[in-house]
Amino acid sequence: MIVAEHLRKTFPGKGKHDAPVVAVDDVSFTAPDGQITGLLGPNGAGKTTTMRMLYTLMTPDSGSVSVDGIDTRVDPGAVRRALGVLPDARGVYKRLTARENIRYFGELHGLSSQQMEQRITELASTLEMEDFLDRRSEGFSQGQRTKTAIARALVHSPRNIIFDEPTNGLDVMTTRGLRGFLKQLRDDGHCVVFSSHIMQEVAALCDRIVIIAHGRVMAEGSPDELRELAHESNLEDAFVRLIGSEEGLHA
Ligand SMILES: Nc1ncnc2c1ncn2[C@@H]1O[C@H](COP(=O)(O)OP(=O)(O)OP(=O)(O)O)[C@@H](O)[C@H]1O
Repeated sequence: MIVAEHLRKTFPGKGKHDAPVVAVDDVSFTAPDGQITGLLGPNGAGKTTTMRMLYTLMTPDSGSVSVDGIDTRVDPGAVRRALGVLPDARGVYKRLTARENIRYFGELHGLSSQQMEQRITELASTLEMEDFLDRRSEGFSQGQRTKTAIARALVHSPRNIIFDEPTNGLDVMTTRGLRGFLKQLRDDGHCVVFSSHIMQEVAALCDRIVIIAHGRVMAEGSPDELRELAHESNLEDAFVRLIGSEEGLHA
């Protein structure tokens, strides 16, 4: 389970007279185990910055994050071990094959060769990676890179999963496969958090939705709760009403 409490993050203005950018402003939410939690918001809403604080890449100016009850400030190493992360920059090593990319992360997590090969076989089959698993990743398509980065993130079977815009740039079939995969992880009891600016995506997948705009949580709840909150029977209309605009929320 991941709990974010009152997160705030500002960045200094780049120019001499530029005001600081408030990227995340008092963001709180809980992502329970066995559920898919979606962070939905338009470009620049603060989703990536929030996620970076969840997975310890950035330190909040204030507020806190805990993963399975461990505070990121107290034991960031334990938090990282409990997390599988697909960052916004996928960061796949070009000189390595997909298999070597996954193996490298497995080694960093201290898996034995036998555990690792078994896990790579499982992940490659689930994510349909067999035909490019042993190719050098230089020249991979966006989908192949994303799949490699996902497999790498999950090699140590983490309980909590954070995916930043996982379906960005993926074709329809790959997106369908990935949705099925996220549901399977949820059904196996994992805590799954992902971000998206696409309403339909979040509506199709999420048990809980956190709507973020201008660095703030505008609403949080199950799809039914959000419909009720906005007094709308259609989830898309509810999103638009809760966010105050439909700008930037479509594919
Ligand atoms: N390192 C940084 N330095 C300065 N400003 C930043 C930095 N990172 C993010 N920001 C600013 O913080 C705000 C939130 O950005 P963030 O990337 O978190 O949004 P997002 O919701 O993930 O957007 P997108 O959907 O476009 O990826 C934006 O105004 C962005 O320009």
